[in-house]
Amino acid sequence: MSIEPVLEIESLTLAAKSKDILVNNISFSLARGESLGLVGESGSGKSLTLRAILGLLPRGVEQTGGTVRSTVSSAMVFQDPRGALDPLCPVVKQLAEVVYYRQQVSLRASRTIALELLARLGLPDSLRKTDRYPSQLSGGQCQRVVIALALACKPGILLCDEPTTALDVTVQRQIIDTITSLQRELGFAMVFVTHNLAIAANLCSRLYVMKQGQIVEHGETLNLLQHPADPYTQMLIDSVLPLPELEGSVQ
Ligand SMILES: Nc1ncnc2c1ncn2[C@@H]1O[C@H](COP(=O)(O)OP(=O)(O)OP(=O)(O)O)[C@@H](O)[C@H]1O
Repeated sequence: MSIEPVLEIESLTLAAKSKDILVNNISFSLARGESLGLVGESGSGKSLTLRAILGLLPRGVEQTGGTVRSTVSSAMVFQDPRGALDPLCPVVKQLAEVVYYRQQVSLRASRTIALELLARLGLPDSLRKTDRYPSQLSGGQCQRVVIALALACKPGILLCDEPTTALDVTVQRQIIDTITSLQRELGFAMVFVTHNLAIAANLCSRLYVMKQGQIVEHGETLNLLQHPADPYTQMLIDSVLPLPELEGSVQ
């Protein structure tokens, strides 16, 4: 992997209009093609960090310090796939529109590219041939469409905000495998936000642990999980429920 950074965040601070600090002085960089995980409890500032990278902070939050520098474009896969889709527009049309505007191709070509993208994401022919609305798709299928929407922007960085949290474990696994193979094929870098340390360990070469808006620890994934230095990281690891001993448990 090249060490050329595509993203550099330095001393980023985000605050609410009430002046409460929500993300406090965080720094990290991301190399081309690299996957970096942001883990930590709910409300620790992971999603806001992604939104700052995207340049799309929610109303009521502003950047009060630091810099976000990127040499490539970013696209985001949101946590709630249904909420990220327009319920009144067929999915193929939604995707074709993004292709049309972002790739600057003809209307006809945009539909062809949209259909190819959906095929690449493993969506069945029936869905691609008949224009279906988001309500006619399963949660996993909606998430695949949302990933296709992000990839239609040809991003250098894919920002993933817990993209599998709302899905059952088998679909979670399929989506993670799809993202991994697309990353290998297309070479985008990734910032992956998750509560799930197993997913982070499988996907990311480095982890940043966030607590109350700050980075408490970071490091190479396996090393950090095997030798956590901060008690908070240890607590996150301890809170993963182990599978009970299965061998010999059947009476
Ligand atoms: N628009 C907003 N206005 C004010 N405060 C906000 C706004 N959006 C988020 N916050 C606050 O910022 C903090 C960080 O939120 P953020 O969504 O980044 O957390 P998170 O780590 O992604 O949590 P989760 O894992 O539950 O999604 C929280 O305390 C949240 O209440």
